[in-house]
Amino acid sequence: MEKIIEVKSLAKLFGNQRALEDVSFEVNKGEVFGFLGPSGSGKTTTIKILTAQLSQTDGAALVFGEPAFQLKNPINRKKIGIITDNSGLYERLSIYDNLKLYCGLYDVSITRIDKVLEMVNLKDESKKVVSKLSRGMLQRVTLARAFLHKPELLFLDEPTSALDPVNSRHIYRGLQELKDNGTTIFLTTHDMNEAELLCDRVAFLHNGSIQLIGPPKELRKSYADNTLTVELTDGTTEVISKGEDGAEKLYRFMSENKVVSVHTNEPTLGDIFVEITGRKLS
Ligand SMILES: Nc1ncnc2c1ncn2[C@@H]1O[C@H](COP(=O)(O)OP(=O)(O)OP(=O)(O)O)[C@@H](O)[C@H]1O
Repeated sequence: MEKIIEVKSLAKLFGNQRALEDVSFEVNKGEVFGFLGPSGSGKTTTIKILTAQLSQTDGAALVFGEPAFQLKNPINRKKIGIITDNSGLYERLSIYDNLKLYCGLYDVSITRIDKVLEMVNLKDESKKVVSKLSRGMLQRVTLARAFLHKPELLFLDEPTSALDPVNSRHIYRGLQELKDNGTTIFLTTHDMNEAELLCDRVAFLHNGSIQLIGPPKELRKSYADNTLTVELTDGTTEVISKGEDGAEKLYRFMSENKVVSVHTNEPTLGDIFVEITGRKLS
């Protein structure tokens, strides 16, 4: 499988403060990779190193097989898209004119503008001036800008943090479309449902290194306990083991026609996060 990102023993110090200690992971071509961790755990720092906005103190960060700083080269830079809190938009221009400007920079036909505006649910607002936009609209314009040139690799730092659920879903569809067309996506989010929905694999970052990595479904399975919860017709629930003992109980409930539903007790990604980090998402 082609590796788009390879990070080996990455470390970053800001003065004497350690932001990253020993971070290693790989991202395969075409996957959506979720980079999860508590506030201040180093997610944005990692994105900045991977996009040549910061240099590491130690370790290696390869993008497209080359050291990440090669992305300073404009030809390489065109292969990526970045969404961070720094919007890079021209405040006095309209949404449409901002995108038109970027079409020029990326050598993209302006016919693509309507398509990306549709992907971010802004088709009817294209004449609005950027300085007058709400935070959520601004976030969507930034996404539209990153979608314009169909990048090979897209970095999304909390892409839906300012969006309502309807617009978030719109964006998810847009991301799926990009993924279907071969874009690799590196995503940070505090929204575990979003991570579960979008990501092929997630990594949990804590204390400066990766604590756990894998597909959400597999991680949840591996953290599941050996029990089932049975909901009964009298409104109560019973937690039973998956073994013989539980089977006998379940058989009894079923033969007495008392079972409403049976659930496995798999943790959510949020539960796993709390277990790994010993703290809640913020
Ligand atoms: N330019 C900087 N100078 C000094 N310290 C910094 C700088 N940028 C980040 N840090 C520190 O590095 C650590 C990691 O920050 P980073 O922004 O990467 O975290 P994060 O995981 O993206 O957090 P959040 O989820 O809140 O966005 C923090 O302790 C932060 O204070």
